[in-house]
Amino acid sequence: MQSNRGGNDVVRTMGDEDGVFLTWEDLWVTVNGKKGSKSILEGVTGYARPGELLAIMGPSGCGKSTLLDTLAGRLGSNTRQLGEILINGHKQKLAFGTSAYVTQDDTLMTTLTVREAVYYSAQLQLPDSMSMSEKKERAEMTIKEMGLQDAINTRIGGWGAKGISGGQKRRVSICIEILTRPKLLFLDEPTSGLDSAASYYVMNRIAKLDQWDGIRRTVIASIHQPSSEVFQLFHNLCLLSSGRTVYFGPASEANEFFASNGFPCPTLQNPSDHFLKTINKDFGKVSDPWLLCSVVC
Ligand SMILES: Nc1ncnc2c1ncn2[C@@H]1O[C@H](COP(=O)(O)OP(=O)(O)OP(=O)(O)O)[C@@H](O)[C@H]1O
Repeated sequence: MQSNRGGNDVVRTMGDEDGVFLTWEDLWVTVNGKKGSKSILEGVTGYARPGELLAIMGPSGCGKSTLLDTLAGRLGSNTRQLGEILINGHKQKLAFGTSAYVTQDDTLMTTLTVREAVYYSAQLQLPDSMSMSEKKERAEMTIKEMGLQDAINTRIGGWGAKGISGGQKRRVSICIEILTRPKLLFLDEPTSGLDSAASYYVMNRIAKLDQWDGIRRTVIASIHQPSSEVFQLFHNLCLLSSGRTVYFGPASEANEFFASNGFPCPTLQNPSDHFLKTINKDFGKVSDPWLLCSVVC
């Protein structure tokens, strides 16, 4: 794994009381099935800081969702977890309302409009100490944050009754999860099923959420194949292959890391495509990712 060049920054941000500084060290996750146990994560280490967006990338099945679930404390009962997860330097549970998790699937009521879906969620999730008008205001504000004001009165829709687009649905799901202003936000494939323009729009909104509410939020998102524009929104990158870390560090330095290890990104190629091609073992075409990893681990 790449060494942490931002070490001083890490120490400085550890005392950041506004946000959630999440660190994890030597995480191992195994799943117990009928045919015995299978290792999914093998000694994964990393961190996520307030005000930053960490992207977890890697080939399909490499363990991205499992890492996200582990960090969010959502692993199933048939899994076993080893290693340490620290919040602001301490072994503790996240306080209620501190974190939110946007799953891959949009589980929304198709008959509601965007306003109704978000407003009803606000009524259910926000504390009794807030008045109805404050809750309504929060819902409207959050809809604006995610750029959904033009679709506010459109039905979500579904099978047989077309409503808002797939990208808008993703944004409604995110809206519902950020209503409580969580300081830590997990997103599992927020751009799955979206075209590159919609993906950029969604990720850009996520990356710039703090400009709306002033919260130095820690955002961790698993993502399949970001465009180069989306890639530029990431502060840090965790690149996994078969449950192990190939690269962890600033997203802007990943290119240099691959180049210095003999895998330069061809001119005009999307860097994330290049990284995924280089570390994907599934099709047996490319080199062993551990040759790359072992250089810096
Ligand atoms: N509860 C479980 N029981 C059995 N196998 C599991 C379980 N959870 C994960 N796995 C296996 O672990 C591996 C990693 O799964 P995970 O969903 O974390 O990968 P991923 O990188 O998110 O994949 P994708 O990009 O395709 O969503 C896969 O081979 C998956 O089948």
